[in-house]
Amino acid sequence: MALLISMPVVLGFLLLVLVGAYIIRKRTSSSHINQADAINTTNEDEDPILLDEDVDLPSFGLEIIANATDNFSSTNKIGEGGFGTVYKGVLTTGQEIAVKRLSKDSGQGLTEFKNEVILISKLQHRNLVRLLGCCIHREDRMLIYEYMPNRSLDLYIFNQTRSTAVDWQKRFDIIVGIARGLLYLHRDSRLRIIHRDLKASNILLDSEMNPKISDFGLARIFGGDQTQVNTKRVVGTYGYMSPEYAIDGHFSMKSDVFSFGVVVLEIVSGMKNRGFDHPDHDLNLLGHAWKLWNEGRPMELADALLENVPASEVLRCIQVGLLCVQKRPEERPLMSSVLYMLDSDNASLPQPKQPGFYVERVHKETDSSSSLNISYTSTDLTVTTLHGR
Ligand SMILES: Nc1ncnc2c1ncn2[C@@H]1O[C@H](COP(=O)(O)OP(=O)(O)OP(=O)(O)O)[C@@H](O)[C@H]1O
Repeated sequence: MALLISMPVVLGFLLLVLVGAYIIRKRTSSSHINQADAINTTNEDEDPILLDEDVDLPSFGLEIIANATDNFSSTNKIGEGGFGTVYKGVLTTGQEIAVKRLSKDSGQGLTEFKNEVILISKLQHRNLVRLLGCCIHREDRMLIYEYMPNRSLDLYIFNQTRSTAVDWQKRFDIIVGIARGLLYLHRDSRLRIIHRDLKASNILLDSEMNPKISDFGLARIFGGDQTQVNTKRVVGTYGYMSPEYAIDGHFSMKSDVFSFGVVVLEIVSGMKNRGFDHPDHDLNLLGHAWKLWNEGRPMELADALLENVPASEVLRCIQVGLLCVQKRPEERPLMSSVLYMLDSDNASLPQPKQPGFYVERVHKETDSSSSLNISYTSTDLTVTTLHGR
C-alpha cells in the first residue's frame, strides 16, 4: 500500500529532475550558440570570448627561451607594449625569435595572452605574423614569434631618417599587404576576426619589408551572421579607434576599416594621426587630409621625403584612406572593396564624406549622438575605457 502511494511521488520527482536537467542543458548549449553562431548584434560580457578547446601549439621550456635571449638581457630588449616586454632571441638552431613576455602585474595581460594563443594559432597568412609557440613556467607566460628583422612600421614612417628607406612603391605594397591581411581576418580565414587594435606599431616588417599584422591580444571572433558587438570595455589605441567604438563601444569589421584608414593616411603622409600639429588649424591628421581634399590640393598630404611619386596612385590611397575613416560606419567600404579600389587604376571611387574624430588639439571632441565626451590624453598608450560607469 505504502509502495502504491509513494510511486507517483517518486515518478513526479524523477520527472522534475529530468525537466531540470533539460533546462540546464538547454541554457548551457545556447550560450555556446551565442559565441559560435551568434546573432547579428550581441552585447559582449566584460570578459572577452575565449574558446574552450585545445590549442595545438609548440611549448618551449623556460631554459630554452632564457638561453635564446641571453637571460632576458636589456640588450636583447626590443620593445615594450601593453602586454609586457619584447626580447629578441636566437635558438640553438640559429632561428631568430621575438619573445613577448607577459608582465607579471598585468591582470589584463593574462586574458590577452590566452586570446592571442588561441586565435593566432588558428590563422595562417603571409600578411600575419607567425606564432611559433609559447612558454608557460609557473607565473611566467611568453609568446614566441618569428623575428621580424625590420621591426614595426611606426619605426620607419614616423622617423625622418629611416622613412627614406621606404619609397612610394614599398609604401604602396605595405598598404596592399595590410589590406590583404585584414581581408583574410574579416572574410577568408575559417573564423571571422575583428582585430580591434590595428595601428602602425602592430604592423611588423620582414626582411623584404612585407607587412605582417601582429598583436591579436584584443582580437575577437565573430560567428555566423554576426556583424557587430557592443562592449562596455573599450580597449584600443587613441588615434586609431573609430568614433562608434570609442564612444558607444560598438566594434565591427567597420571599426577595423577605420583603423586601417588611419594607417593608410599615416603611411602616405609620414605623420602620426595623434599628436599631429599644424600651425594653421586644430585638426588632427584625418582633419588635415579632409581639409586638403576639400580644397583640391590632396597631394600636399604626401610625405615631403617621397620623390617621383605616381600622383594617381597616391591620390587613390588618400581617397581610400578618407573613405575608410568616414564618420558613419555604414559609409565605410568593406576590405574587399578597399582591395578592389587599391588594385584598379581606373575604378571610379566614391567621394569621401566627413571623417570621424578629426579634431585633435582642442583635446576634447563631443559627439552629438552621445552624452559622452571623449577626452584625449597626451600619451599614445593603449586605453581601456569602461562605459556606463
Ligand atoms: N615578432 C617581432 N619581431 C620584431 N620586433 C617585434 C616583434 N614583435 C614585436 N616587436 C617589437 O616590439 C615592439 C612592442 O611590441 P608590442 O606588440 O608588445 O607592443 P606595441 O604594439 O608597441 O604596443 P601595445 O601593446 O600597446 O599595442 C613593437 O613595436 C616592435 O617594434
